Amino acid sequence: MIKNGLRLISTGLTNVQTALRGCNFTSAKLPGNAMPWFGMDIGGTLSKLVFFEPKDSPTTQTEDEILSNVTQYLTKNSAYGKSGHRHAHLQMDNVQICNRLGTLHFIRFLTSEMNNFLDLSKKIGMADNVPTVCATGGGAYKFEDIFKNELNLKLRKCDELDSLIRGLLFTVASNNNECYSWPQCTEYEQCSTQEYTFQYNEYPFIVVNIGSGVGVLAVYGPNHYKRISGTCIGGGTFLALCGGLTGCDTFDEAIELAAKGDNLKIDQLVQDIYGGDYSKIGLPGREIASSFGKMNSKDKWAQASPEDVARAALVGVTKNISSIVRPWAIIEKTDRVCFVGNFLHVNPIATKLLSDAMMDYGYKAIFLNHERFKE
Ligand SMILES: Nc1ncnc2c1ncn2[C@@H]1O[C@H](COP(=O)(O)OP(=O)(O)O)[C@@H](O)[C@H]1O
Ligand SMILES: CC(C)(COP(=O)(O)O)[C@@H](O)C(=O)NCCC(=O)O
Repeated sequence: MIKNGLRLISTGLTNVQTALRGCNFTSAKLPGNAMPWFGMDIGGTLSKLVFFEPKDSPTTQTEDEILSNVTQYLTKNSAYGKSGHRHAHLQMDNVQICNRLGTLHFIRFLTSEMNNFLDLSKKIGMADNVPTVCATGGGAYKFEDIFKNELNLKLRKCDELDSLIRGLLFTVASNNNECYSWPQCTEYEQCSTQEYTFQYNEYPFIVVNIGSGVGVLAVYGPNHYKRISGTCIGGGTFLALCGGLTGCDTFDEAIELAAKGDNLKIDQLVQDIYGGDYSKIGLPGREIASSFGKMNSKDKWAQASPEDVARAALVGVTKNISSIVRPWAIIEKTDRVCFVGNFLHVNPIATKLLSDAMMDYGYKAIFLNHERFKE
């Protein structure tokens, strides 16, 4: 999500704001029409909360009072507990939703800390002001009863993949300069990303959502898509492997370690097996033959640095995703693959690897600025 400003999409962004957009609001369908409007994306790892703050004139004094309370509370980072964070730089101003003009605020916290969020929401009497919250992600189902029983808050559930596609199209259409890509260059540290004009209204294209797990979708039109593939080796896998193998505690720490590491000390290359290239089938010697393949003894683990291990975990998860995606670009006859999800947050190593893997086969890897933000 993620340097000059997503699930959130973080990430996230895409799902985050889609919890608002994804419900396909018409004025008539708005939850009580009353402000404020919230949307949640409760994922396997992260919960994303989006809050629409209207900036046009409030219609009633009550709305004005509620809004000022909620805004004061929600725009303070300290309000979300240890894992919570408001992405001030992801904020989208002058957004029009259902004839109201305002600002979208983006907040996230660990889904595993949902109890803290429920406690806080109880404390501020969230349900007194907001009877219904639009919610997407698996947690909209899993936590539905808890929200109802503990907060008296109704979750209006929206499908996460519908929301993802709507949110993606909305974000790209609303923000000029939203998309970027990597140029052809060897190392990510030695080149910079470039703005990319994504013709999002030309179909088909592929969307790869890298969250806890990974979903691959083919998009045929604004309201027409299909989930074509997926893998259980995703962002959650990277986070868990890094935590277990290096002792790091957060995603940002894992990424920092990986940035200093060298996966070639951990992975087994084709040349480690062949002594050079495997020319007959066109496999270069520098290609990874086996992720973590060098780590086949206790001694080797004892000597491995956390940085190298973190880098190998990041490279292994990312390369596996690109291997799954590539055949689908051929099947769906498109050369454009848009990668989203919070795994890409502060993660130039992964975006560059994905881009190289797509470029090798003549495909374009497209990313969203909202998905790479670093404050
Ligand atoms: N602050 C963070 N805390 C935990 N995971 C993070 C964080 N930032 C990025 N991530 C990565 O993003 C993944 C979750 O991505 P996301 O798109 O939010 O999926 P989900 O909806 O399944 O939670 C995590 O598994 C992790 O790899
Ligand atoms: C189950 C999910 C849709 C949940 O979405 P997430 O919270 O990971 O964003 C996703 O993790 C997924 O598609 N997993 C891969 C399952 C598979 O195809 O193997």
